[in-house]
Amino acid sequence: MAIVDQSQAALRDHYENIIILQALLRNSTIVDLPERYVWTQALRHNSTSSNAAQELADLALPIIDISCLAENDSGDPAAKRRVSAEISAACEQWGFFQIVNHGIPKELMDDVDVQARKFFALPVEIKEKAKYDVNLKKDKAVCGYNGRLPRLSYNTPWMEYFSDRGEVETLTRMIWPDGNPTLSKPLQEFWENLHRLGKRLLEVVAVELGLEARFFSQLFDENIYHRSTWRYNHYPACPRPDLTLAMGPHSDPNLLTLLRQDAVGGLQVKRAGKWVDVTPVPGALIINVGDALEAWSNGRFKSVEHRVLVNEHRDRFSAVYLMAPAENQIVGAPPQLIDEEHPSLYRPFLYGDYMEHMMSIRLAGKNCLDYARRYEATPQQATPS
Ligand SMILES: O=C(O)CCC(=O)C(=O)O
Ligand SMILES: [Fe+2]
Repeated sequence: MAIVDQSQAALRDHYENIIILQALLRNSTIVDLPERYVWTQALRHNSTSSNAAQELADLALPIIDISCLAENDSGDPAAKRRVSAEISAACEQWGFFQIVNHGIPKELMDDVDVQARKFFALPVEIKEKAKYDVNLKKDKAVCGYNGRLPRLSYNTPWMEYFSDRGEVETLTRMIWPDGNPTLSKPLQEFWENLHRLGKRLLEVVAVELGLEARFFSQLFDENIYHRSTWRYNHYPACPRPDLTLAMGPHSDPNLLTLLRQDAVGGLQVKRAGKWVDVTPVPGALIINVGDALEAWSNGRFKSVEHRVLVNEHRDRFSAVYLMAPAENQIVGAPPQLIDEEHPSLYRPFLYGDYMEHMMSIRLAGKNCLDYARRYEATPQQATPS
């Protein structure tokens, strides 16, 4: 460790909040991060074992124009079939893709960006009024405002977030008892749009799998309880991007994830053992397959490991909607997807049990789905990677 000013060290220990840390680090000559933000060597982005993204710089995630799939659009059937097949191929080969012309108004997304930035710029003491007491609300363990993620991974990510499973207003009223519609309205509207779009995409992938169109989307109908979560993320600029990560390598446990990133970049997906940048595309949304969809599709669609790097000079913001079924929902490939050529890869499990398992092993690479893997079905996969 570098020689650290005693009073600043004491302050850091006291607050442990990412934003306070960022300010302290920016205004001092300290070059080391507090221990808890220093990631295990092998996970850092410049470690020799993982710094191979350059080799794949020419590879780019599929960018799919989905205008023909828009809600209430009669659309050209041939175009719809082509785009559906592109989505299906992207889910199989990448587990990740970007969509453009998805129908969510640009003005709404711009407003969300402005409001989320304004929220994160508030003093920590104000934001922390929207912090859930994790001891009291077990089911909301990772909801509310949080300046650090003590429960989700062993190394602490360089980020803060604002998240919940219900109305945005429930959270904003913890800070502004009379409400703050300038903030809550666009944020609410945005994730409701993502919810509708996600249902539409789930109908496309269900048909591509040869299932009834509403196989997945009905799990998210109105009045159906489900575990979907929205989250607004802020990854502050960091003086030591070589030591830490904004979010460590993980796959998403849920069914389908919809993500909006700003122009800064930093999200990477793992492909053939190498990290590939998810290059920001103006107005696009990033879609990725989660573990539950991989299991449900009997491994045809891939839930792929991804991570987020910090930027030395620029703060990054993202908004994510993680579509997840209810805890008591059984996740398991339907008989149509299992035959001699495609033996059952995962034993059926309750989504709630899977979440519990994920919380117990923490976000760590792509190992979570080993929980349900039948090794005997795939001799070539007998050794987890
Ligand atoms: O912020 C990002 O780009 C990715 C966030 C992410 O991977 C997640 O929330 O699961
Ligand atoms: Fe993720």
